[in-house]
Amino acid sequence: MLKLYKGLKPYVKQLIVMILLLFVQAFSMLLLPSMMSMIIDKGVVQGDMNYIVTAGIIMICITLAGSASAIGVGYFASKVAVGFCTDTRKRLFRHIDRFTLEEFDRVGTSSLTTRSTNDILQVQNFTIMLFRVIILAPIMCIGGITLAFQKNATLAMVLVVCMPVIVVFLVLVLRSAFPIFRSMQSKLDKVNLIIRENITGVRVVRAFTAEEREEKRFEKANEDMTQASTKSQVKVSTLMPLLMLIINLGTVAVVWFGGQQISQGVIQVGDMMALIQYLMLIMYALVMMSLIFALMPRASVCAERIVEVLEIKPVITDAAQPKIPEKQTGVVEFRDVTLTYGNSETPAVSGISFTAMPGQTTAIIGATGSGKSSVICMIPRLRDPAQGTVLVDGVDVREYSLDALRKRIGYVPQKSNLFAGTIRSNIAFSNENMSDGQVKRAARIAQADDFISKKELGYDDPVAEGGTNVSGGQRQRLAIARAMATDANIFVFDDSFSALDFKTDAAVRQAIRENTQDATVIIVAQRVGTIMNADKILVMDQGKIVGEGTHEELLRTCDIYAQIAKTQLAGGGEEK
Ligand SMILES: Nc1ncnc2c1ncn2[C@@H]1O[C@H](COP(=O)(O)OP(=O)(O)OP(=O)(O)O)[C@@H](O)[C@H]1O
Repeated sequence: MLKLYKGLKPYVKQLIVMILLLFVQAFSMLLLPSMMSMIIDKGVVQGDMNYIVTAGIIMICITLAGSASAIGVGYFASKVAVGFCTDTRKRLFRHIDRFTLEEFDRVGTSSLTTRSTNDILQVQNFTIMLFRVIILAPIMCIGGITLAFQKNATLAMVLVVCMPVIVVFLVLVLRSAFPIFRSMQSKLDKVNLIIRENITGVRVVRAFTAEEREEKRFEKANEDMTQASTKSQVKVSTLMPLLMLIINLGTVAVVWFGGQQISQGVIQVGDMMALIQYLMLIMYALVMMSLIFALMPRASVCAERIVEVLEIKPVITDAAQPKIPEKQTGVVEFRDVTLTYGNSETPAVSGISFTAMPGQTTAIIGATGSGKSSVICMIPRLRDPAQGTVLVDGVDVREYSLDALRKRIGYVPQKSNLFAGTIRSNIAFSNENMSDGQVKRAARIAQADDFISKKELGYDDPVAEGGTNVSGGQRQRLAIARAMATDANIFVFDDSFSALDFKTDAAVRQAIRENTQDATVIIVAQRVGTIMNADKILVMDQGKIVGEGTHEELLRTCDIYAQIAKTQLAGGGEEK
């Protein structure tokens, strides 16, 4: 929690004003019982009306000052806590934005969402409470006890006995609640995961009539979270009755001993009433502190989870001294590259060596899971190789600045993610100020211009979250257009033509070639028809390159390729 609170630095001035106001509030609360005791003992008992009026006016002024300070404290506490949490959310978002796929794999997307939203909100609510109590409660406790001792040491001993009892109860209850709060946050992650999976995968759930099973899965996760939540609340709710019991016993003790001392003439009625009020003030302070302690375990678990994410160092970072190659022609070279996922013992791909030249199309084909995507994701450094080197224009990709490297690569991922907005905003994703001409040119290359023109609002037609309001093929074409609209000279297509019919597939590839004559084009595909005209084809099997050459060469030299081609082109080569 303290680590996270370092982010409060920009708010020091507001915090100082808030602390000053807290002092005013605390002193006004402490002064009132003494004033009241004096009104009773000097004004009421001695029948001095002038004293009662004067002291009454002073009491009203103190009350007004106290109330105004309390409002000010509330204002600054909320302003600082909300501002600080907004900053933390921004920091977290920016940090997560730099994560590589490895960090996403490690924390999980649902957990990252919960941490950026719910967890920050928990910290915010706790911080507001903390600001209001952190200074006020100790001043009220210490001041209350000091003033009580000044009035009457014997009666003040009641407070000294009550306080440690309360502290012991607080520690016991909260220590047992802490682990439950921790498990509650991970249970919330689970609930969010199921909600996310079901919303994004609604079509699969419906198609497989899996609603009932998914409902059960959700109910179980929800029930787990409810149980943990109830358990923690039951623990925390035992605090209040215990505190009230101690307060009431304390009041009875003050009245009991106070009554005896009044009858012996040791103290006056006003003093005893002031002592009862100090007791109440101290207990009020302790109740507020117990609320803080009740909220603290969950908030500190949330803070820990946020700091945990903030402290993750992305495995892929900018080069300390980025290099810029002399000639930026777009030569992509793999030298004996191995990629291993996470802690896996066996590499996903190994011994990968090839060169993709500018002005040429290099294709990668192979069975599912053979490692095609794993190879190409190392070009824009979505992952880094465990061994070997990937070079662009003779420079190791790890020696580039990430920005400079990625700006040179037009990448179309296997899953064509679109963003909520318009068709135009999705195509112009790399540059908000892209000209209309550039957007349309890219759409034409991707053979998307036709279907976009038929839309009611053309390029301004809305795209729903995830691109769910366009067809799979249209989504793929928009993703291709997004890459073609960049100033890249290396284009990487990861199975990006799979949802297109043969005719459109061929038209897109032809347009790409015509419009990117000097660029390096790398195409991953499952269909032989998509890649058979490529200048070079790499055949992958079980993480290794098992064949390299043109279509004709591979038909002769690579059994696996010949097999794939035979099966797919059996219909007479209509795919061309
Ligand atoms: N994030 C990941 N974590 C762990 N293993 C992974 C991950 N992604 C892929 N793999 C594994 O790496 C291997 C190669 O996968 P890859 O996605 O590169 O294959 P592919 O040839 O592109 O398959 P497809 O044609 O089905 O997309 C597979 O065994 C796969 O299970």
